[in-house]
Amino acid sequence: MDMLVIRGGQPLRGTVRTSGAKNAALPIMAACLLTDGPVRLSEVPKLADVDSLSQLLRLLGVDVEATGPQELSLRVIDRQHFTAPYDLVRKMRASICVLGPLVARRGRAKVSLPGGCNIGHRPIDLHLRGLEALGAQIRVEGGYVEASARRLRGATISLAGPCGSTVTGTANIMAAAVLASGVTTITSAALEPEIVDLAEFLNGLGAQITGQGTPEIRIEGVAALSGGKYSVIPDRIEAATLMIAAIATRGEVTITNIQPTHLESVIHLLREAGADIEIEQSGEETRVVAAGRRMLRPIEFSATPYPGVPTDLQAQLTALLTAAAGDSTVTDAVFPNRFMHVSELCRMGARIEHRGDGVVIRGRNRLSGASVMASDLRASAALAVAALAAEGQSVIRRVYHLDRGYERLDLKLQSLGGQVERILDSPDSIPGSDPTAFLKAA
Ligand SMILES: CC(=O)N[C@H]1[C@@H](OP(=O)(O)OP(=O)(O)OC[C@H]2O[C@@H](n3ccc(=O)[nH]c3=O)[C@H](O)[C@@H]2O)O[C@H](CO)[C@@H](O)[C@@H]1O
Ligand SMILES: C=C(OP(=O)(O)O)C(=O)O
Repeated sequence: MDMLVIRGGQPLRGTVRTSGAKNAALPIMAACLLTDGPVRLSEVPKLADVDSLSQLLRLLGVDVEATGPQELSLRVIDRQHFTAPYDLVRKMRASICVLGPLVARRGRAKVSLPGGCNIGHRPIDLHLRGLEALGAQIRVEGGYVEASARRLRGATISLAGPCGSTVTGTANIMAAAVLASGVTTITSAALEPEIVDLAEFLNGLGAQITGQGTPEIRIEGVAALSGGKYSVIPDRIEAATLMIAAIATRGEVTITNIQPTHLESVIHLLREAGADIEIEQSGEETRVVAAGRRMLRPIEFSATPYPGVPTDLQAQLTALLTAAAGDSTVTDAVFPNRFMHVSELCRMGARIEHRGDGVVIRGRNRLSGASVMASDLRASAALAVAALAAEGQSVIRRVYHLDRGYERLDLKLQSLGGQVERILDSPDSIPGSDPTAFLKAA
């Protein structure tokens, strides 16, 4: 198990390119089950989650091949299988996205209840209700969802949940409805750019989807989809994490392959806190320059569904605000208990208190390096941000969480001058932390 050793205090400087979006690439890969035609995807990030989903798709009869550094070619070669086993599905949430396409195309699916980040209660009731409305028979038994249908039929489906819509639920129902007979209308659909990307991808294969990016998506069912080519959108969460790291270290970083319109609420929030964010256009290329030139102002925010500040950035922003000139307040309306990073940030000297539904971050604090443990994907990114800004050395364990969703963040940070080293999880290999060093020195 790898770990990161980070020596903080070095302002990040330079230019870095964002990879393709994990949360767009994964449902798009799953949707390839809907067609027999070959699909070629570019800007697919190299991530543990992409590997896990590739393995799952292979089990389901898809030939998945890397055709370039960020390119995958996918083609269904065997349509007999319909089981997504626990061992693969437990590793990531997005594996539930095979459920809709399997029932729609193969008439049958048996999918283990999904895993993913441990960030609070993550039911899939809305996915199941949506598929039932499309005519699927559903039962949940022994930790598996079993679904069957001769042919799905269009329906009007509300995906309103207690905390807004559901992102992977919208992806699942939209993908399933593409091959249903008649028209499906999804109300209270998720607005996230990753949903728009999935819809654009499916339309490129011949689907008839309109309204993506609005709360009402209309899908006119078609008999079959073709193959095609598609390029995945840039990862807005990775881009913003890099911006936050630049600001936290009082550096200046230019980010390329970025879609600033996907980050409006975040850019607004960072500017409100006093960070300098410039959006530059040079010909076809958009670049964002993020810099931290002064002490940040404290702010108050709540993570909410798109176009709000994403819950997937809440932890990184919490880490950033430990250095603000006063107390900031943070709540998370999407996953109200997503604060596992707080106790680890406190090991680094952060003063964060749970209050009411959220946390209060006591500012004016220079963090100090410490040994910490990543509990989930974005918590590990928050710890990396904190370690880069802290005085001294930090060791972040369990970075396999980070590798699920960031394409070699350690190398990207190194390229910006960050003192980041990836080493194997052995106490002897941590510089300065060999527990027997005193014996060797004697
Ligand atoms: C692979 C992927 O794209 N993951 C993202 C996706 O997760 P994911 O799609 O799992 O998150 P959802 O949008 O489904 O969850 C949003 C809220 O709805 C609730 N809910 C969800 C489904 C359901 O059937 N019933 C229900 O009540 C959840 O408990 C949560 O409170 O969106 C989250 C919210 O932006 C992000 O943090 C994840 O990174
Ligand atoms: C929570 C996340 O991923 P997943 O939904 O796959 O757990 C995330 O990307 O921050």
